[in-house]
Amino acid sequence: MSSKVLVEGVTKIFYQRGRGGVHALKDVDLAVDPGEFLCVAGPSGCGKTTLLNMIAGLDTPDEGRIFVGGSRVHGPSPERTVVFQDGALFPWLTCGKNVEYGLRMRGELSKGERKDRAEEALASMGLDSMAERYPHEVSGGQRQRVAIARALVMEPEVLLCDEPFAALDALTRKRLAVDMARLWETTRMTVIWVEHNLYLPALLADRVLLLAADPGRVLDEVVVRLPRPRSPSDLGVIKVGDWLSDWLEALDGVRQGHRVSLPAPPDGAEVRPAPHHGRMFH
Ligand SMILES: Nc1ncnc2c1ncn2[C@@H]1O[C@H](COP(=O)(O)OP(=O)(O)OP(=O)(O)O)[C@@H](O)[C@H]1O
Repeated sequence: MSSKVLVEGVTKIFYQRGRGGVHALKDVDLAVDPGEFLCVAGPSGCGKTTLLNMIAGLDTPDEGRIFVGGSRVHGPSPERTVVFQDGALFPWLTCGKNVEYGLRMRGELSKGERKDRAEEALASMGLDSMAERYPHEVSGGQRQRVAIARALVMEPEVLLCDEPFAALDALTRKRLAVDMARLWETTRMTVIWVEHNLYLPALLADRVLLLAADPGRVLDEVVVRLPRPRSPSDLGVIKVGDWLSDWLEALDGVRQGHRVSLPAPPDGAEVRPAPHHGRMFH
């Protein structure tokens, strides 16, 4: 449940009528260690979802290669499950059957074993009594918990998350993030998590990759060295979250061609320039 992810020289161009080619990503290199929690952040349109989709195998690079657990990614696999913003649950299946679905497709377990595994995964997300309910019978936050349980039950090599809490209210988002942090601390799975809200990486991540747009590329990375377990009320988490948010605003300046300067990182965060592209800050 924790494999290395390698992205080597990946470029993706989308051709749009009347606009020519858009470099969603240009020459992106990335290595994620087994058991690392990586957040990918950056302004709108910098290629975060494109990168995640290509690691998931839902899209293919025009150039470059991607490996997960030493195997080249050629298409989707249950070893690389994605949790989307809207959960994408099947509305005609109960929450329990939604969680069981991937196991059923895999066809390795008996009906009873599948049910037990699904109940375990739901319990790990605090949903012990929800198995018989349909998605429309639970709250938005509970639906996202089911979506995460559905991904976890597959014991993927890497868990891929595309802003899974973005549609939730602030309080629910915070609760889910705290539970996710606890869960990750016990499982230490490899996670790649695309995020806009930069307080979540301060709470969750070992490292934050900062992308810029036009062309989508890695600008810098930030190693988050805050001790665990972390809490949203920790001063260190708040300071790193504030500083990352300032950074994201500054990246919009980069996109518009301005040079920007940033305050030095607070304790608990360390900036590492991206190896190939140089920094645009000074
Ligand atoms: N299927 C597509 N066809 C054409 N252009 C696309 C397609 N998907 C993405 N793009 C373009 O590629 C660029 C990167 O898009 P992507 O969705 O990966 O960015 P993002 O960082 O995830 O943005 P956001 O934060 O707004 O979700 C954007 O300019 C987008 O318009």
